[in-house]
Amino acid sequence: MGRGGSRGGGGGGCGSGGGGREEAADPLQPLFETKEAKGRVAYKLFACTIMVGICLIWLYRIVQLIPRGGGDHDDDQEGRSWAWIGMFMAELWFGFYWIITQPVRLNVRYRLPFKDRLSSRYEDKLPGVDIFVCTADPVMEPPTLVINTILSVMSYNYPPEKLSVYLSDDGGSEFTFYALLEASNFSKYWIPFCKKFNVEPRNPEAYFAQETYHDQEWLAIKIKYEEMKNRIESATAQERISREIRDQYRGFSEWNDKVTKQNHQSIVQIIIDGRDTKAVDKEGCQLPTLVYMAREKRPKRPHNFKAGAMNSLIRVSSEISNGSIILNVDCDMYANNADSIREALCFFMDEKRGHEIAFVQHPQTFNNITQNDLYGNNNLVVKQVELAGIGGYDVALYCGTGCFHRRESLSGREYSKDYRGNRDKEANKNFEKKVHELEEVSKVLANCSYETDTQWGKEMGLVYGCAVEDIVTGLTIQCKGWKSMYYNPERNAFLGVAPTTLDTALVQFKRWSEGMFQIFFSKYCPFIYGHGKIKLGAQMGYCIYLLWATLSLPTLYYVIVPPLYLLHGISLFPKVSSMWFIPFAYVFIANRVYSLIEALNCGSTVKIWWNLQRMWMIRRTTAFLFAFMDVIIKQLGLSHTAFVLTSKVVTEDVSNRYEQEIMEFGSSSIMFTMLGKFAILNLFCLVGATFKKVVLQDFGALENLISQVFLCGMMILINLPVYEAMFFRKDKGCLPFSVMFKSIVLASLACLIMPMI
Ligand SMILES: O=c1ccn([C@@H]2O[C@H](COP(=O)(O)OP(=O)(O)O[C@H]3O[C@H](CO)[C@@H](O)[C@H](O)[C@H]3O)[C@@H](O)[C@H]2O)c(=O)[nH]1
Ligand SMILES: [Mn+2]
Repeated sequence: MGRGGSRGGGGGGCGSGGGGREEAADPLQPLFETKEAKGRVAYKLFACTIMVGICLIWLYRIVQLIPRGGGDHDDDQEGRSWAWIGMFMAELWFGFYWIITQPVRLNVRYRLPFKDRLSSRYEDKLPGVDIFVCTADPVMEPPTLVINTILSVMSYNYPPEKLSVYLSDDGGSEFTFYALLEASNFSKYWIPFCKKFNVEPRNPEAYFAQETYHDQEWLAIKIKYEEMKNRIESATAQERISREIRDQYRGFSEWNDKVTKQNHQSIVQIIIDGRDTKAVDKEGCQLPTLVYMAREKRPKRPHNFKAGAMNSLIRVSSEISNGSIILNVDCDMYANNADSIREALCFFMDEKRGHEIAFVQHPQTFNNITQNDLYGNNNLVVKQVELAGIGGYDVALYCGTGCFHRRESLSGREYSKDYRGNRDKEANKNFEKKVHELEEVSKVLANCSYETDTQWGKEMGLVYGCAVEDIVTGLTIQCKGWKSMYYNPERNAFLGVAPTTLDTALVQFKRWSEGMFQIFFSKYCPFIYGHGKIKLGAQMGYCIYLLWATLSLPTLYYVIVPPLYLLHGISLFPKVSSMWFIPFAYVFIANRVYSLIEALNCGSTVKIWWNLQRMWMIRRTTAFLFAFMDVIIKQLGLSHTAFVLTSKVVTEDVSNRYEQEIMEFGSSSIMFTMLGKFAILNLFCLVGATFKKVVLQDFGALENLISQVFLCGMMILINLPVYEAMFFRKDKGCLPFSVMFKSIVLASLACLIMPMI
């Protein structure tokens, strides 16, 4: 991409590059189109065969459980009855979960917006758009990362007088504030440069990383960027802002010795006032409004994490710019397509359906995915099949970032049949108040006490009390009668930073699976709360994710019990020669083969798929398990929701290993001990069982145990990187000795104790 050599492509002047107006304004043509995915009938047939297989498996477990005198059943039946029931339970749950994942696969739909039609019809009536960027910690989310996101959204291809960008800083950091000031200056050069050369992406860091020398103008702006970055980084490194800079901007007076992350007054600074005709870039074009906000924080007051920040932003922005469309991005999610706002507006402004749409969600995509996606961050099947399938029911999962909202629905308004949208409403800027007055009023809106005895966090704004505030908020909006759109464009609209260590990846999945399971248990359970409001297929679609945590139990059972029984020569599956073997083999193999084909179809490779299978195994046996336990503990009222931020920075050493796709362990977290234990257990069991058979020369019994040998073998194969990290690697990212020791002890204990139960 990039400038594409198209000098003068965007042309000079202050135009926002509306695009083709040639097309005749035909009001009958929709602004977006929906396409159904192909192959539904074939899939239905396939799914039916799997369903039959699952039923046969269930039937086998039941039939074999009922004791029969004599006959052809195995001799060791008595000894295995509890284990047998466990297998049945696990398979019951796997089967049930599989059913949950089916409706979405039968309803995949893609959306296609027509931004040229939008421009030709509504170029003069485009709505005001407020962009919210959230950051929470200047160390885990460095200021340069944050302002790169800010710059990318400030330079959207959209009339700047209708664009306002808000940064919420939960870190309350003067370094972030300083970086934002620097960015506002740099934007005077960056925005005209982007528009003149049609730059993509408009995140300077990403842009300069992908382009090589063009010409003097290019070099000049690159140097300007580097200098700014150096100033910011050196201020952060020295942990102080020089007197000189402090004196230049009145805003710094908000920071004194008493201000800490957890304890400070509200800070609202309008850095660029979009109403000010003097706020122009170096070409004399208007700049978008830019606001810094750090809501009040007090140690004893719950701040509700990102949801709290978003709600403050909704109120503060309603005072300052009140754009009728709100775009919400995380601080690491930069805009990767300058036309995204226009594409999203096609949904909101469509004459026929636009008024019923509350939000348009883009999938989460990342710019730091390695070739084989070691940590399974870029799950193409989820993006292209599952989410698009839920989207087929006019329901999108609000994912907290990359989402365009209608301000009214986000603020709590219910949909009604008479609602026709606010298509013709101009951006409603507050023209009466002076900047200083606006700031003072806004500070009150960002105070802790403002929400006391109000519906904020319940019926208004983002819902509080859940680690996945986004998912639950989306659901409440849908249950108020609104539709939502899932839109996965060809060119990714946003790119973020994916976790680069196993630990961060699991922390994130623990938060997600915990938050989602919590929703399932709360009054927001889609089957109850959504009953009659969203379609059953969509309710089930939600539950694919809400029930993640529950998958931990059957998976754990499967990685522990069959291997142990194998070691002791007890079979838990039908013999190969038995007819009952067929459904087991079919369901397992057909499902995995289908999953592979589905992944390949979505543009994955065999290796990516294999890595993802490993990640699912790891997530299910660690992150999901801890999430499951935490939700149960919370249900008992023993603890409260927390939000563990995922770090966006790592040391160079770690980053190198990530580039080389070497799994990063490095710490002795309990999750890794679990992981190690299961890996060792399966290894012991397979080796032990083979050894016994060799010694006893008893290969005939193997026929009964072949399924368990296979399961164990798969576990070992998928865990190869774990053994490697435990026994062979010497770098800092390997598994510490203590983990190896604990894993071996625990696995041996399990092998020894088993015959006693
Ligand atoms: O007290 C807080 C905590 C977090 N954040 C912001 O929330 C965003 C997401 O945090 P991150 O640590 O990056 O979590 P992820 O797991 O990457 O986030 C995903 O999952 C979250 C819900 O668990 C959603 O809120 C996010 O939008 C979604 O991208 C970041 O911009 C943070 O700055 C705050 O503003 N205040
Ligand atoms: Mn993130």
